[in-house]
Amino acid sequence: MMPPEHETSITRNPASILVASRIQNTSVHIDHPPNSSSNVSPCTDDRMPEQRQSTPARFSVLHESLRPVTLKFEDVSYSVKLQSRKGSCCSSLEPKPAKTVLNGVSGIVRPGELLAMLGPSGSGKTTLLTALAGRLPGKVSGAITYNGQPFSSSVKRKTGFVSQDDVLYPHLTVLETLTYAALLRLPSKLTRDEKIEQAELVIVELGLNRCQNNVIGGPLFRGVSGGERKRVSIGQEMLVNPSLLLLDEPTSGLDSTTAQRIVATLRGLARGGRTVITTIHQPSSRLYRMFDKVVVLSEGCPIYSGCADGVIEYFGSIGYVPGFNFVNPADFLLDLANGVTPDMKQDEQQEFHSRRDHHEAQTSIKQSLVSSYKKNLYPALKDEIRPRDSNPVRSATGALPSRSNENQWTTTWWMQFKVLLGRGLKERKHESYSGLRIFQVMTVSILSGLLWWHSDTSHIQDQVGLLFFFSIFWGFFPLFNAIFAFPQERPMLIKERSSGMYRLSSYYFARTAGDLPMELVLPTIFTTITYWMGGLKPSLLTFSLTLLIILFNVLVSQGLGLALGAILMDVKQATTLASVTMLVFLLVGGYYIQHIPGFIAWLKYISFSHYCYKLLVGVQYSATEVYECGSGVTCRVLDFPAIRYLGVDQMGWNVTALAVMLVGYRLLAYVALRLGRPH
Ligand SMILES: Nc1ncnc2c1ncn2[C@@H]1O[C@H](COP(=O)(O)OP(=O)(O)OP(=O)(O)O)[C@@H](O)[C@H]1O
Repeated sequence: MMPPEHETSITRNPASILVASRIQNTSVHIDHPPNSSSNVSPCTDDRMPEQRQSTPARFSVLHESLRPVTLKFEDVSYSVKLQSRKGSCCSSLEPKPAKTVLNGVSGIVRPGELLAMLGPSGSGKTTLLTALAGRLPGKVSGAITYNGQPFSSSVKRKTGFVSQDDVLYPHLTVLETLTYAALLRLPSKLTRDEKIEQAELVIVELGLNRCQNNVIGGPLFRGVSGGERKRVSIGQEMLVNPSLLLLDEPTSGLDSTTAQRIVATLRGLARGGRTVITTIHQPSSRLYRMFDKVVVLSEGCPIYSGCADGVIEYFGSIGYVPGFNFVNPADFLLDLANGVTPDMKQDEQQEFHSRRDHHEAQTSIKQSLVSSYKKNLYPALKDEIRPRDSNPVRSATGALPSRSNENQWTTTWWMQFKVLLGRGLKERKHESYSGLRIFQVMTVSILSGLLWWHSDTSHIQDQVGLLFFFSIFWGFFPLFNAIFAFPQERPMLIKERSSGMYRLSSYYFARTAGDLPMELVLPTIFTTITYWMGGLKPSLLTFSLTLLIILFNVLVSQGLGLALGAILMDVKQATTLASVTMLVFLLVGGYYIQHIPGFIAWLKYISFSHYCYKLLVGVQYSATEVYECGSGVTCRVLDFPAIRYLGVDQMGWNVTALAVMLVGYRLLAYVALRLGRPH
């Protein structure tokens, strides 16, 4: 169990105090309405934020919010359109049925408070939490305000959101994960060392010292434990000292001691002036006692919203008194949210589930609880959320202007690029420099070298075949590698972009630049081996030009792969489309078929392999070069049918076409990512 002195022991950490005072000096005070922190919370007896702020700066940044947020939500409702039945011939014409996920949920959470959302599985807790974090797609009706203002990018930067699934890079260690988060999220006024120091403080705070050098791990290899992963996710959000912290099931799957420790940390964070909201499945009574407020949902409808220690009194007042064996208020609340009353439990528990009418009975209990909430709790809550003399609260999707005049990004573009590049290189080094990939390329290059061993112009058909093989192999390979880039990183990109961690452009350039070294090294090794083994023109200039053309082709093909991945965001669909595309490029490239009918011959103009092949043939053979085309007869290489049909003049156009594709595909990938972003 977490000792009660836990919070104070951390705040006395000298390093914390040092960094805290530095950060306090550099932080920006924003949109803190005069009345927001003066609200006295009826559920907490701690000092209020303005009192805490007048205290000398001796708290760690982890325990002192500088920009308190009062979150109010009123009548929040949300519906989703369900998918129509597949296979039905008229499915697209049928109106899609809608499901109400949230129905008129209200509440208020002030700085210093920890609110827990309780309810059975599927009752709408995650949906409500996501709506409060401003991350729910679609229209949310009702009003959600942060210090009286609607959600804005300024609020986004003050909000920490920990999702149920921990989205973390598997190959980074705990320390690296938190350090990169600190470098990206803490303001550039702090030095690099101070940011790293801050990450170390969070590690101490969350008790992660023992595993700080362990990798996070993933589905294919073991890393830190589930509880440690969860704490790393929480740590990433704690780093930015969020004023509003929302967590989805932070204790699920954890033992009771670890769960207790996490909730104690959350309570400590709340007591530092933050507004903390968490969903929780089945809290023990020990955990329940740490909550200041609870919202209880039953099938999307609220049955309680208010102080955690007032639940027994409230439900008692409407006729639901917990039984004599009652120990945990959370069990009592969950039973009620499921339509199971304590008296029913005692008397009829045994046969309850076998009764035919149990479903109707449950539904009627739930309806009565929702009506009681509307009659007894909602009016007072409404007055608390919206004092009668205040301006009407606008709709969550309403039009109060965003007050986001502050600098949108905490770090510069260049800083973001550098950190993301370093992080990407570290995370993907196993993949990029994998022995398997090197083995694959080396094997194919040596095998090709042996197959084309010292070919010469007397076997012109074979030599041209080798050049075509270059263009196709180095079209396929980078294309299929690049397809995975964005779909694989999508959850991370959504998570980090939703918290406004970095610009899309810095991520995009870092991601593509990070892959370049290996993408260029492998074709260089391949070309060097195969070119000289295959007996192509023994000229350093021709070899260098051949290599440059192949690298150019690699970049174009990689761009197409990135674009397909970014547009479809689905590896299966993207690989299918890529294989069809490359098959078309293979056929129209000019090697297999030399007399393509005119109505379909245009396809070759969209094939980068075609331009690459033409350039390779063009630099390999000069106009005066001849080959033996019969016994004792020589012909000009450029008159060889396959080459003549290909046409190796106007090399500049081929280079231009590749350059346009190089820029075009990458631009397309960027635009697709931007349009597909979560907000
Ligand atoms: N986009 C969606 N499409 C269809 N159904 C949805 C969608 N979003 C939410 N739902 C449904 O809304 C209900 C509430 O979902 P939500 O995830 O908020 O519940 P929850 O209380 O967090 O559940 P759990 O505790 O099991 O995580 C569920 O029945 C879910 O299936």
